[in-house]
Amino acid sequence: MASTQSKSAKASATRSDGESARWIFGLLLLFAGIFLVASVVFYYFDWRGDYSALHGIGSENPNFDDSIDNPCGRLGAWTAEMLVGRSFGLFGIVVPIIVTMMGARILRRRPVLFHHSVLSSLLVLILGSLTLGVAFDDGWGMFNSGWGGACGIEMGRLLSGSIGMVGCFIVLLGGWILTGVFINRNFINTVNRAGNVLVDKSGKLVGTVAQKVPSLQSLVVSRPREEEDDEQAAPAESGVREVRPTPPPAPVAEEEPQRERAVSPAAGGAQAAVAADDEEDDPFVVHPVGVAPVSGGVQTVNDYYARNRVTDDDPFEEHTLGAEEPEGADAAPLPSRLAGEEDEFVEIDLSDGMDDTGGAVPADTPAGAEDADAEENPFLDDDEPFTVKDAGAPAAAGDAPEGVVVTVEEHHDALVDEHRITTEAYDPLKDLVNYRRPSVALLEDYLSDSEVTDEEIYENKSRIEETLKNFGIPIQRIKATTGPTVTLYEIVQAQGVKISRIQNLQNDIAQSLKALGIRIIAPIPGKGTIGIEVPNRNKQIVSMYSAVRSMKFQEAKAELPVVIGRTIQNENYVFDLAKMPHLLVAGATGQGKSVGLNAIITSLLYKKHPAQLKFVMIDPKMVEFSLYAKIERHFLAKMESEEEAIITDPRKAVYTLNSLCIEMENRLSLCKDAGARNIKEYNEKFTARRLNPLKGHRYLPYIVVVVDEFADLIMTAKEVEGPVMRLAQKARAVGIHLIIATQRPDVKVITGGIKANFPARIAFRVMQMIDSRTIIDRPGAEQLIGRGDMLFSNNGELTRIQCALVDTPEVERIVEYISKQQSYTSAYNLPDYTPDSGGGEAALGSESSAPVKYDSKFAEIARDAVSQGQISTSMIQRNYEVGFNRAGRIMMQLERAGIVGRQEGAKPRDILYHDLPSLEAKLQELGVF
Ligand SMILES: Nc1ncnc2c1ncn2[C@@H]1O[C@H](COP(=O)(O)OP(=O)(O)OP(=O)(O)O)[C@@H](O)[C@H]1O
Repeated sequence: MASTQSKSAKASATRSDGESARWIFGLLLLFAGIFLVASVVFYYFDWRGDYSALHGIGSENPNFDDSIDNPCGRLGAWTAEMLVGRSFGLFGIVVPIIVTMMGARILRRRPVLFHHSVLSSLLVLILGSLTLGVAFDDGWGMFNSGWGGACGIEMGRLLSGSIGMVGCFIVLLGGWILTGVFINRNFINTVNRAGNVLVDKSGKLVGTVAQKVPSLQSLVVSRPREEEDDEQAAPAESGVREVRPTPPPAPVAEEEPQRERAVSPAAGGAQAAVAADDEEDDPFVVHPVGVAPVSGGVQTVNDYYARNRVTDDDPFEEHTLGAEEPEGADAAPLPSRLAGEEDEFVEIDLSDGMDDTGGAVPADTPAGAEDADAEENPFLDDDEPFTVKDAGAPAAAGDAPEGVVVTVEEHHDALVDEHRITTEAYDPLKDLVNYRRPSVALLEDYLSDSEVTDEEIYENKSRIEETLKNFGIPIQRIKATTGPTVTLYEIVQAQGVKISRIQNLQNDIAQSLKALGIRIIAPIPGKGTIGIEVPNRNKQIVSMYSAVRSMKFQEAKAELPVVIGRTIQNENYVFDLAKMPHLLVAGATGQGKSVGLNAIITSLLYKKHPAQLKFVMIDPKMVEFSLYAKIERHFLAKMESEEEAIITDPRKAVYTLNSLCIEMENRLSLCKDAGARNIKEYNEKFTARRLNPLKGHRYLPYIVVVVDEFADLIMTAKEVEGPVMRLAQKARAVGIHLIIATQRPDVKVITGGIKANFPARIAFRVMQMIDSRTIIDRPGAEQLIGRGDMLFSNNGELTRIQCALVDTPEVERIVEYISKQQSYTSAYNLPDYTPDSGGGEAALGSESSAPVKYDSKFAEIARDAVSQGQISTSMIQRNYEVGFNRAGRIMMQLERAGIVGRQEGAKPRDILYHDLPSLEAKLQELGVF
């Protein structure tokens, strides 16, 4: 104990030395950086004076010149001159910014070099200085060199000398765009948008030029409606119109039904005709409502505009038809905004007689008859009657009405830019987007310099050799592999020696080595050699700090990665809880179970986001998990009716487990609806937005149910067995995983049914061999040395591991760190369960606890089923000469006892026991022999 303390004191001392050095260096860099930033900033303003002072210009004694203007003194001025004037010019300030950043990163334990922000700054530094060098060379004499500094100027000259100014422009533009994209990926969207706008504007420019220059009339610029919509939240229906000269008034007006535009019959005075074919062929819509016949006059663009002032901003345009315009309006000058709005016009077919000078509208033209959507299309053809297509305008032929006012209201339905419509995948982490996983610095690094000496290895090897020799077993070779707490001696025996002979000498070898915890592995799977594990004299502590930092864990791609400790080969042991898919943890009291559970929970907290994982914690001992109550709203799940998220009352544990069964059923039916085979596929579909939340689909977090002291629980509430079994059998596919811990590895607690569904089991040290058999179906756990020494059995494969130590203060720090962050408003809600709401479950519990009178052939049939690996009712009938009813009854009893699985369609039933010793234990438990 004392030696462990002194070791950990030593370890903390070494660690704190490293910490101090880090702090000192980080702070030095930080302050130096800040000082340099200040120096450069002041230098920007005082460079003339500072330069003269530094170089003794105008002074007789340059070294003692005290006329430095820079408040950071001679050192500041000199460094600033080096960075600015002599190196990078205006961008010289980036260097001290990088230094400051590096200082801060060292203090925050972040990687210093090759980090994104540092690299980005370097790119900006080089490109900035080069750009200024190319653009200004040494012009203006800034900083006594130029805007880009001496380096920038030189680099600029070199570049422009080789590729010329055009090449420089292209290289720099490309460089800045790439840098922008490197700094922030979204920048690519900005570039895209800028490109679109550029293309669009140039299109408009060509249009305007074409319209201004008559010879270019034929180059009519047309812009498709979709583009217009894309570019801005454009008016949906009324946006673009077309005015075409047409033959004299056609009496037929065609109505476009989908347009909601009310025009009073008064507008019938307009001689408008709609050429439906044109409209269909052409993406551009025709303009005004009710246009009066033009008698010999010339209507110009200016006139039209002057008489139809409609503001840009007003989405509801009001046009007055048939109302007399004030005379002055005819002669009114072209509104100043005309020039700007021309850009908006899309297709203009200009007639020869167009008068650009702005002639007045003839007096006999009914005022206002040419009302139109001025914003959209102010151009009208002047010298000809023209066809006007306007949606929905019942342009009946007839005389122009007098004094009747028609108000046309058009609603411009805003459209969203197509590119802004989100097609992103659903991000479950978005709710707590700022959530930060706990820092590894919250864990203690139990550095330990206790090593297995060569002396110790030699001694052990000699004793093993001697002992075996005494029993007449010669050996060829011994290889030692040192682990944190145990050293493995691999023995290659001489040819012809049976492995079982060495196995039988296990106790003799242990006695000879005078050490507890000898475990013989004969043969080592996959090697054919014999292994003897001998505990080290000085045992190392495997810290959770080193386990979490391990590459294996950090790079684990598992759904629920857990790093539990280190193997005998000193490798970190990482497994995926989702694949286990449930875990049984057992061991005598004080052997490291609670530490093991904390290591599992901590691993998951280090890897998962609160959106991805929830825990249900059941703790009849009341003290083990109370620490985690603080992260209720981040990581815990409970029924809404429950007050506490950590369940300590056995009855409530039964309700919660039954509630988890309901959650499991709900999830199974969601998966079925979605056509997903498991939670991973389901969540993939959901995040790809292929499942409709309105149909009840939701993102499903994993749920890890941790039950400490399962023995206590099952003793006080036998009903827990029912839901636990159901969850163990079916919940794996929908992301509900169980971890059950017990210090009483009793067949009454670890029943056959539980064992059958928990292929992954952890055994800490137990007191008797039978307990080891109960847990891992073989001896070995009774020979462990305690304090986290454990055997991990996964589907029959056994690995000895030293569990990582995570102490209570470490857990407290992690929980504190998480609890201080933004959380959900409540714990994850599990469906409410009360005995009334789910009577079936309670009934199941009581039913399973009722005494059953087993058939006299029950045990025999069970044994045969396990050894043959198959069973069916007809087989029972045939082989045991029993009738159909009796065979069916026996099968039902086997199923209820958890020896065989349920009937699923035509498939043969699963045999849930795979070896006879565990079946015997079960039969014993049932009282059948
Ligand atoms: N992995 C480990 N490394 C070093 N020491 C350990 C480790 N695990 C446990 N210990 C030591 O053993 C002590 C008991 O461990 P723990 O509380 O986990 O036992 P337990 O099996 O949960 O006991 P109980 O069932 O009574 O709660 C710890 O306080 C610690 O000192």
